Amino acid sequence: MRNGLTGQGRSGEDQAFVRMSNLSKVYPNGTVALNDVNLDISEGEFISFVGPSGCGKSTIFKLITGLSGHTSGELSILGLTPKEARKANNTSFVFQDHTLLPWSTVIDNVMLPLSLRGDSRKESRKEAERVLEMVGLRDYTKALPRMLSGGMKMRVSIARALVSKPKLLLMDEPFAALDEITRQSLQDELLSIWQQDRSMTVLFVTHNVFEAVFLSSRVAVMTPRPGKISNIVPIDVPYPRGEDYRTTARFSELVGAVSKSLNH
Ligand SMILES: Nc1ncnc2c1ncn2[C@@H]1O[C@H](COP(=O)(O)OP(=O)(O)OP(=O)(O)O)[C@@H](O)[C@H]1O
Repeated sequence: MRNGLTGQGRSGEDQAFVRMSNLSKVYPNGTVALNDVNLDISEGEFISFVGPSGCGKSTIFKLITGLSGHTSGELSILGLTPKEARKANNTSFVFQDHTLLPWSTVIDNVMLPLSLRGDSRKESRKEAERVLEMVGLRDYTKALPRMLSGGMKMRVSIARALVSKPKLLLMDEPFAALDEITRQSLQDELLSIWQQDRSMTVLFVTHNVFEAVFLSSRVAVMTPRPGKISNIVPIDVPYPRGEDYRTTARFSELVGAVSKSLNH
């Protein structure tokens, strides 16, 4: 894997899963949100983006999903443009706001992506039950969102993102609104789900350095606006990682290294 920072030495043959080369974004009002971002992400990586508010973390996601176009540079997802990748339909999202349909049951919410693409109800239901089991909500299929706690709603949201078996999962501060205990248990669950089948590539935005170091194989540290990647910290602790990892000396060292990078 290339170090992913410089973007130099591109041969075109070593295909990254996500490739950003000199990627820049200027919004129509003149705000320079990203300036020359260079990063290669390999298939099956779990990479977090940390940085000060407004440094362009969410903008990277908007560009990857094709919701917004980049101004210059290159962005490809397995060799496809963001718009082509969107049509290929193998990307899912989880946001801080769970965005569940309030009038639909848990199972209907989770089945939604499959129903929208025309899968049979029977097959969709089976898949939805499978992912609800993974997030520990198999017994809540008939509940309405308002009956659930914040953590449970987030679990439903994660289940809905996983139901279509995405190759790429984009998570934008998914646990930011949760209390610390719920947040840590969701981090444990997310990691345990991802560790079962490491083929899914996860891009995760967070303000929380502990969360980034716990989950990720690399942490991309961004500068204040206009956003650039100032450092990539490899998290050289093998998976599977369990909750004990949080109490190790290596975990503290890595949190220190990322925090130091953020303050430079
Ligand atoms: N549609 C838009 N038009 C103009 N400026 C925008 C637009 N969207 C975002 N910005 C600006 O671009 C910069 C980067 O925004 P972005 O939301 O990507 O940052 P962020 O790092 O995700 O922030 P936060 O951590 O606060 O969520 C900010 O200064 C923001 O105000």
